[in-house]
Order: sequence, then C-alpha cells, then structure tokens
Amino acid sequence: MKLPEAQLAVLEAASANDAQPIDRLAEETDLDPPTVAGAAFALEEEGLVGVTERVETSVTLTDEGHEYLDTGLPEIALFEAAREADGETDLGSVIEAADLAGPQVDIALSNYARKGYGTIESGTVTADADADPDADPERRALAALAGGESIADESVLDRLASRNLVERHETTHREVRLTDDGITALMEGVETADTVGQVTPELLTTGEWEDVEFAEYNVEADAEEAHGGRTHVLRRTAERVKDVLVGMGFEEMDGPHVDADFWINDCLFMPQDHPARTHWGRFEMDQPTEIDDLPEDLVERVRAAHRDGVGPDSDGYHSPWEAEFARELALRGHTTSLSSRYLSGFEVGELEPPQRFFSVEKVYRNDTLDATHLLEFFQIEGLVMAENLSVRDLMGTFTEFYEQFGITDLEFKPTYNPYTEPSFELFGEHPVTGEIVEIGNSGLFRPEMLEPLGVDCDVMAWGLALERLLMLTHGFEDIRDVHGTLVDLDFLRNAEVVY
Ligand SMILES: N[C@@H](Cc1ccccc1)C(=O)O
Repeated sequence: MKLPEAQLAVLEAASANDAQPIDRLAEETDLDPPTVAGAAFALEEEGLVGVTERVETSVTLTDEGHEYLDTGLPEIALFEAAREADGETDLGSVIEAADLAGPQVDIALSNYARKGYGTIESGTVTADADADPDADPERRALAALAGGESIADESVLDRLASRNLVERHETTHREVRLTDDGITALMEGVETADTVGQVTPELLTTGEWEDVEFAEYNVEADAEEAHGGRTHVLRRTAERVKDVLVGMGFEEMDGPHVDADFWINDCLFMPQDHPARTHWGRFEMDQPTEIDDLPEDLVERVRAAHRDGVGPDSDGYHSPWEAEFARELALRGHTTSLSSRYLSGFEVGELEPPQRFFSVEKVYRNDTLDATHLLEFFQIEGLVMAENLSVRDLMGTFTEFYEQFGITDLEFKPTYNPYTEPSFELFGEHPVTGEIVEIGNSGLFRPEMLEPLGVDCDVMAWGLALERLLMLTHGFEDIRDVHGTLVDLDFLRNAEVVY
C-alpha cells in the first residue's frame, strides 16, 4: 500500500490501544495540527484509523460578570437594602439605599422576585426573611468560574449567559486510534506514495509540478481559522463611491492634503477674520509655513471680492485681507480646496461647462473625539458646473447617489455657508437607533466665489461624510468601531460593502 507522507506518519504514530489526541500526534510527527487532522480524516476514509470527536465547552466571565463578582449582583444589593429597611418599604428609597443606578435598577427588579428575594408590588418592596443571598446559585457560580472551577448545573449557566454575565466557548477535541485494517496495513508494509500534498516554491520554479501527482484535497477536514489581510470596509466603500460617481459622469480631482489657506478658505469667500478660520482648529504647518506659488492675478481678484464684493449688487466684507495669511499652509479642513483649485483653472486649465468633478479624500479637523467625530475623516466632495442649475438638480443628484447605497429617506435642511447660497444640510435615518444623522452639506456657489475664479455659469457642490454613509449602511453607532484603536475586528473581518 502507498500513502502520502503525512498520512503514513500519522498512521505510524497512531496506536491501537490508546486513542491519541491530534496535538500529541502533531508533536510526534512534527507536523502542524491541521495537517495531522487532514491526514487523519483521509486515513479514516480508508478505514485505517477511527477518529472520535469530543466537544468541550469552557465558560468565562464577561466584563459585566467580573463587575458583579466584585460589587455583588444588583438583585442581592436590593435584597440587602430591603432587609436593612426592615419590612415593607418604598421601592424608590430602597433602590437608593442599595446604591443602584441606570440599567442596574431594571436588572435588580427583573431578577428579584424570580429568585425568591421577596415581592415588589405597587411601589413597595418586601424582603423574604428566609432568602439567603449566600446560597444564591448565580452568585456562587460566578465565584466558582472565576476560581477556575466548572459548573455542572447547565440551567444556572444558561441563566448567566442570558444575563450576559458569562460566555461559552466550544472547542472540538479529536482523537485518533488505529483500526484492525490499519494494523494489517502496517504489518503488510506501507510505502510513501509519490503524491504531493502541497505545492512548494521548488515545485513551481523547477517546473516539477507538471509531472507530480497531487494528493486529493479533503475540503471537509477541520482547519485552523485563518484571517487573511483584507481591504478595510471604509476603503472599499470609498472605491464603491468612486465607481458610482464615475457611473454618474464625474471625473476625479486630486490635490494636496496640506494646502494654502488661499485654496482652503480665501477662494471660498471665507473672510479672514471669520471665527471659523481661527477657531476651526486648523492644523497649521510648522515647516514650511507658507506656499511659494499662488497665481498673482487670481490673488488680486479674490482680495478685491473680499474687500468690495463683485458686480453692482454685491458687497464685500470691508475687513483687512492679508496675502501672507492666504499663503499660510495647513492640513485641509475640507476638500472644497480641490474644487477651488479646479474651478480656477489652476489644475487642469480653464473649464468649459458642463463639468462634473469629485474626490473621496481625507480631511482634518481639530474636533473633540466622540462617537460621531474624528480628527480626520473622508469627505466625498463633488461639483457640477453647468448653465441654469437649481436646488432641484442638487436634490436629484443626492437622491440618485444615495439610492445606490439603499438610502432613500434623505432629508434637507437650509443652512448657511459663506460660499454657497442657498445652502443645504443633508440628513439620513440611522437604521438601528432611528436617529436623524447629518451626512453632508451642500449648496450653489455664490458669485463672490465664482467670479474671481473666472467661472461664469452655475456650480452646485457638496461635501459628504464617508464615515456617516457607512454608519447608515452598516448600522454601527460609534465611528471608533471602524477607525483607531477601539475597532471592532469582527465587524471589520465580516463587513461587506452595500451595493
Ligand atoms: N465644505 C463643506 C461642504 C460643502 C462643499 C461644497 C459646497 C457646500 C458645502 C464642509 O466641509 O462641510
């Protein structure tokens, strides 16, 4: 008989008298446990070994379980307070005496009567004189588990698991034992087959792979879980957003993350003494501090618009405007800096309408970190340059875009930006909390912005938050689940992009 190398090694290491665990065979044969398991399954199919399985459950305390191990179960705290209070008492004061707050109150109430600690009725609580919290099976089980003991009573474990105080983990143990046929085969002599179990770099480089025979693959064999690398769901959603926008006729813009305040703010008719330009928490550059090339004539037109406005109907800010400030470098707080670069003709030459541009890129803001704010996030920037645009074009574009991600309940709210009029904030509904979440800001660029840039048709534009889009499509509530050190790895391993 001929067998592939790994199978022969396992067959020889297996014993007829003692069932051997996979790990021990792996040690003995110097093979990986998954290889041994695979070989054992193959041998089992040939009737040469028997494989038995045993599923072992281990139980560990959750964070909440550990907390109650230290501080005591809420229902016991309630019982002790009620007993102290001597008989029938007002529920509110007992809860207070028990030092219970938030969700612990509900936890205490829902377990109190069930566990025979007493009754709670129309605002009064009684303590059962015979109840013994020291004998509380859940309390004892928590302590025993923490001490490494196991708990035989499944119903107590079920209860603790349903209270989310413990977690069960299952591991499958396999043992291999030689069969009579296996013994006979060994006695008759088994040789190594010429079949190859695995492709190696040598087989590939020498070309030998063409002549060898490969062992059959057992796709049912148990194998270790392998988490390969994978593109982050946010990055994949960014790619999907780009595909959708390209499909809608948009071209991608590209430009610097660190840019002159001129492109980030001045071109957008943001006055230099606007509180946002100091309080926005710009991340300004230490080195170098300023840009060296700005188109002089454009700088002059932007300065004039800020000082005096454009055309007969417009008024400027009449406040100081310094070219030095315009040249200062900072991390961009929005990608609308790219729109001003493109619209000015600076990036790809003068643009003739109609034009559509977008970018899906990082922006940086000195915000306070919380569940919906990060110091850097991705903005979906876009602009449409054409004759006679209206708010309906803007709304129609958003409706078409968000539909591609299954978001069909957009809401619009008028807002104010120095560079757009009218301006609209966009909202969508969070699929889990039902909360209305802001997902973007938009509007039609004002003449005070467009005229200095040399654009004489309409331009509608927007900045949408990619992370917020992902929140709506995937239902997570904290942006830190996908970014940074607190990420939910399981979520990232399994999340798919919504199409
Ligand atoms: N720049 C705005 C978005 C926006 C872009 C273009 C027009 C209107 C609004 C922001 O960062 O929120």
